[in-house]
Amino acid sequence: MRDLTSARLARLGDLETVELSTPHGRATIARLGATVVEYRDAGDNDVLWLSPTSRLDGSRPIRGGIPVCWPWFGAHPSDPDRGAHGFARHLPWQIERLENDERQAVAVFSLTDDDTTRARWPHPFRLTLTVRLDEKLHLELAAENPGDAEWQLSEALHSYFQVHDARGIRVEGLAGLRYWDKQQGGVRGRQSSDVIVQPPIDRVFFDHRGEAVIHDAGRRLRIAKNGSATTVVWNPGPKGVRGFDDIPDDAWPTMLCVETANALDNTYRLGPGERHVLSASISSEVGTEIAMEKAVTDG
Ligand SMILES: O=P(O)(O)OC[C@H]1O[C@H](O)[C@H](O)[C@@H](O)[C@@H]1O
Repeated sequence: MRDLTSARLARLGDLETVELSTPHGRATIARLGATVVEYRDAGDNDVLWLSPTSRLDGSRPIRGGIPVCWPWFGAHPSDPDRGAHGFARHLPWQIERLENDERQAVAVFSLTDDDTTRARWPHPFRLTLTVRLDEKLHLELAAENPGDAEWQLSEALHSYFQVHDARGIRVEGLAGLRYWDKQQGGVRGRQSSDVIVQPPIDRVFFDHRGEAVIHDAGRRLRIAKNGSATTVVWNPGPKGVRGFDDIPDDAWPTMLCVETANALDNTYRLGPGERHVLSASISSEVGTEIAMEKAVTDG
């Protein structure tokens, strides 16, 4: 256990970062994309997965952690040449504020429109990402529309989780929901029970406003959220991984993306003067807590 709480500037490779520490964990966030690149829990276990071959020189988005996909998720709605997942993950964000008290550490990042963003998306905007670490890791992405036109938005906190083995892992919370399955060529269906991951998987679940829980070996990773109606579950699997030059071919079993999003059927509009907040709280419940809870349930 660490006993100090702090929020301070640091570096990772060529990237400028912020490090948040509390007795309950540590998080590192890069200015590039305001991407959380590391979150370690109280037992010093990695909660997030970061590709060992991710470029950390600012030349491309970070492969792993929690990239922010904004102002569109997946392909651009009308122009596939504009690239996947918007531009926010490609750009350096400003560090607005770092603060800490005895129980939490906070970093606030911002991104506003400029010539670069207007060349890709012709709207004025203000985005802030607040990353707060206490017993959990909390992310809050606030989008404000200061202009006079309405926008259409899709977005994601594209979290990559570190798991022991994605094959057969159970994700709880998505049973009964409608989905769109990109892996199966855009088939639509309804999830009959918890998701049992058999990579490859690329499935977008609609109207999901509750929690998702990843049942990893010996721990549970819990993702609670607000302002999000979509959850995406993705793992490229053994063949798909070969299409990614920033993921080693043998690394896919140790990662699982469970993404807090608003996408496709849950795309929404933000009018002039409006603000929307998308947030996620991530926690890692390790062995003893699971065992105690099970003992209570079993009587
Ligand atoms: O390679 P990227 O643009 O980072 O996208 C990585 C993945 O993101 C999401 O999870 C999508 O559902 C996938 O279809 C996509 O392959």
